Amino acid sequence: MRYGIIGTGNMGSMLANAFISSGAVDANDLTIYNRTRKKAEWIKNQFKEITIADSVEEVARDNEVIFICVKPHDYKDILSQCSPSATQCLVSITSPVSVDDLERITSCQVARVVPSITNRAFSGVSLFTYGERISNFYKEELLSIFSHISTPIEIDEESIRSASDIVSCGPAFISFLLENMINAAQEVGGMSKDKATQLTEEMMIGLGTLLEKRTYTLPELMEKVTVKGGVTGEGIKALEENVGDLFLEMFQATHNKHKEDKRTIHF
Ligand SMILES: NC(=O)C1=CN([C@@H]2O[C@H](COP(=O)(O)OP(=O)(O)OC[C@H]3O[C@@H](n4cnc5c(N)ncnc54)[C@H](O)[C@@H]3O)[C@@H](O)[C@H]2O)C=CC1
Ligand SMILES: O=C(O)[C@@H]1CCC=N1
Repeated sequence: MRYGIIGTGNMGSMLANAFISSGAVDANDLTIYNRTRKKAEWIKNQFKEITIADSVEEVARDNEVIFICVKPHDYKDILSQCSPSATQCLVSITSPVSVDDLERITSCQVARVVPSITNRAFSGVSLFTYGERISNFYKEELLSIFSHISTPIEIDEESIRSASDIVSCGPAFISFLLENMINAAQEVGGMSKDKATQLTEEMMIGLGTLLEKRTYTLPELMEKVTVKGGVTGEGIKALEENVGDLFLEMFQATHNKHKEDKRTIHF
């Protein structure tokens, strides 16, 4: 099976790197293309057997599975430069470009697989939505390669925004909150930023490992840590008083942006 990646920015390069280093895809079977060729060359410097294509058309001509890894508004431009056949499979990695959109404007088989930066560490989730025309052969193929780098989970169109907020945007949201915690530790506790960062990163690795081992659920974790009459309870009270509509507003903001993107992407 030959795979093509169009767009080797953050996600395209992450997928190329993770697929090859996890053993999911042989570098000889991967073709990449980026508008700025240098970005593709950085990847080829690490994996010499990769092919760099000279055009979108070339990627679409020579590969069976084609991932489009550009920003949502650039999908139209890519699709105007190629027309994969019914025996090929096109994959959107962005939530605003749905399988219905792709099926309407192409004659190939389609899927949407929204990855996460966590897949770089062969962990986290990839969100799968299949088009009507996709064969079991391609379903299994996509599941197989993404199982090497993630936990694939099927998701319907209605839930894609919230699911992607958790799985794909989540690492940025949580990092933002942790940065705030680190800054506050400096301000209130007089700790150096480096030390607070080190402690926070180690705590997160520990928390992730506990969750990975399914030792405790999130509510159980809270209960175990919160000693009756202790400090955690006081901290949680302060959080409860201040969290307000923080996450409602966050989800609202991403849903609004999603609707706006869908309204303004004209295929
Ligand atoms: N960054 C993330 O964590 C995630 C991103 N996504 C989706 O992945 C897509 C890409 O995101 P990023 O990689 O973060 O963006 P990026 O801006 O880092 O990468 C986009 C790449 O596409 C290239 N490009 C643009 N137009 C092109 C064209 N006509 N031909 C060839 N290459 C072209 C750019 O040079 C750039 O390297 C977006 O649609 C985003 O919604 C999905 C899940 C997670
Ligand atoms: O910020 C974005 O638009 C992309 C989509 C999912 C994660 N990052």
